[in-house]
Amino acid sequence: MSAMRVDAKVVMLGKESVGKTSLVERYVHHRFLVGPYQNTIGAAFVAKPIQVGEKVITLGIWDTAGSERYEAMSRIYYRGARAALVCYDLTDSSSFQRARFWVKELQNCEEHCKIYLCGTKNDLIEGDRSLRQIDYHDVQDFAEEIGAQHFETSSKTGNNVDELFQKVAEDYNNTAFQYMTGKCFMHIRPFFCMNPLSQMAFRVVNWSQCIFRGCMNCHNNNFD
Ligand SMILES: Nc1nc2c(ncn2[C@@H]2O[C@H](COP(=O)(O)OP(=O)(O)OP(=O)(O)O)[C@@H](O)[C@H]2O)c(=O)[nH]1
Ligand SMILES: [Mg+2]
Repeated sequence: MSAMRVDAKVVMLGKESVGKTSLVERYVHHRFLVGPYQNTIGAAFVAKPIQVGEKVITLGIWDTAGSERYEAMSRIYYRGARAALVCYDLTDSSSFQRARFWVKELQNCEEHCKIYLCGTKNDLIEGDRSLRQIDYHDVQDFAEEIGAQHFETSSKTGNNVDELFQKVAEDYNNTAFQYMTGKCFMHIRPFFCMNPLSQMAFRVVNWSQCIFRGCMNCHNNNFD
């Protein structure tokens, strides 16, 4: 049996029990597991091919353990990731604090990792709006500030789950030729060189080699 080629590494991050494993289960196996909650130990991996236009992109999804005990390990899993799904539970405000922690971590690391903020368990607030602890617009503002995408999902009903992963694959497909070179000082985020002449990834060490350059977030040239 040959190993599946993975195009884009995706990492799931967030406080324990926010629903990271459930999101992956829903997306990959189209099911929601009922029964006692089983926390992830270390991390789990699954590869999932996804159709983007005429192409098939295989996402390699690392589902990390949310417990702070495993924090150092989670850092290993986001290395080289193209997308980080930073999850928080819409009914638990402390989980959003933890999401902010992961965003800071990702901003400070040297990876080209696009951030997706994911508010989970929205079926619970559909049932009882008083359970909502995280305001949609506050997160939307935060997402815009950091150049992230923002989704609210339910792994129980499947609401917005396919849309989230589809967006991850599409964004990957659209940025496949963008390479890390430095940081935009406006966004403290890596910015990228697009070299349309080459399909081979290479790191641009000299700005003069760079044909198009700019910040992924604001599309300006705020070079550091
Ligand atoms: N109602 C509802 N419950 C959910 C949803 N997603 C997860 N849960 C429940 O939340 C609990 C935790 O879910 P997990 O997916 O195991 O959480 P996790 O983030 O992987 O947790 P760790 O592995 O410990 O980091 C389980 O009891 C799930 O059934 C959802 O969308 N709606
Ligand atoms: Mg888990």
